[in-house]
Amino acid sequence: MTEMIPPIVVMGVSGSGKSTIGDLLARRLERAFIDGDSLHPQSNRDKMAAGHALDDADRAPWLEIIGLKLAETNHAGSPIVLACSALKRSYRDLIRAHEPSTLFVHLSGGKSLIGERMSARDHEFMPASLLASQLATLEEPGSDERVLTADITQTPAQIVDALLAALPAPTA
Ligand SMILES: Nc1ncnc2c1ncn2[C@@H]1O[C@H](COP(=O)(O)OP(=O)(O)O)[C@@H](O)[C@H]1O
Ligand SMILES: O=C(O)[C@H](O)[C@@H](O)[C@H](O)[C@H](O)COP(=O)(O)O
Repeated sequence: MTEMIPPIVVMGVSGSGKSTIGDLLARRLERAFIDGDSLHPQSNRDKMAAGHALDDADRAPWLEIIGLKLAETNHAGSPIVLACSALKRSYRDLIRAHEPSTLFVHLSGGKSLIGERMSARDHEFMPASLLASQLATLEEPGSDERVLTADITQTPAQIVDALLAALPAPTA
């Protein structure tokens, strides 16, 4: 049986580059890309737009949809790349409960660089003021998790080249 590169979740705080890197990585892998932002219920979008951080209860149904998407596409033989903040280990556990093979790519960087990038972009609902709570909520993936870490000071092309070199090679 052919072993494929697993489903990939590009994770990290808001502004770390999930949409940018996820889209580029998916194109290089010739896979579909889904931005988890598009799966938030309207109530979550409204809450963030009003400057309030989401809590566990707000995120639970969203993570459920994300886990199901990863599992369903993988079982259909078309694993995807998906962008999702996945800030806490319990959130990643919930995703893994649906799709245990999920590989996380953590976009890691400092507050000032991410803050600058957030301030320079337009976002449908996410204000830069929520960066502090995103960083406070982040639980960095442990060495026991299936994860690759990327340094966001590099260009998107450099990041994706390094990720492609580090991905498990498909076997026949
Ligand atoms: N590695 C990078 N180098 C320079 N700019 C980047 C990089 N990654 C993302 N950006 C820019 O930073 C901003 C935030 O990136 P985005 O992909 O929207 O992050 P997220 O989806 O995690 O919120 C965007 O304007 C994007 O173009
Ligand atoms: O769990 C959360 O608090 C949100 O998912 C958050 O982490 C996410 O960042 C927003 O959806 C904004 O979207 P961007 O990550 O694209 O800024």
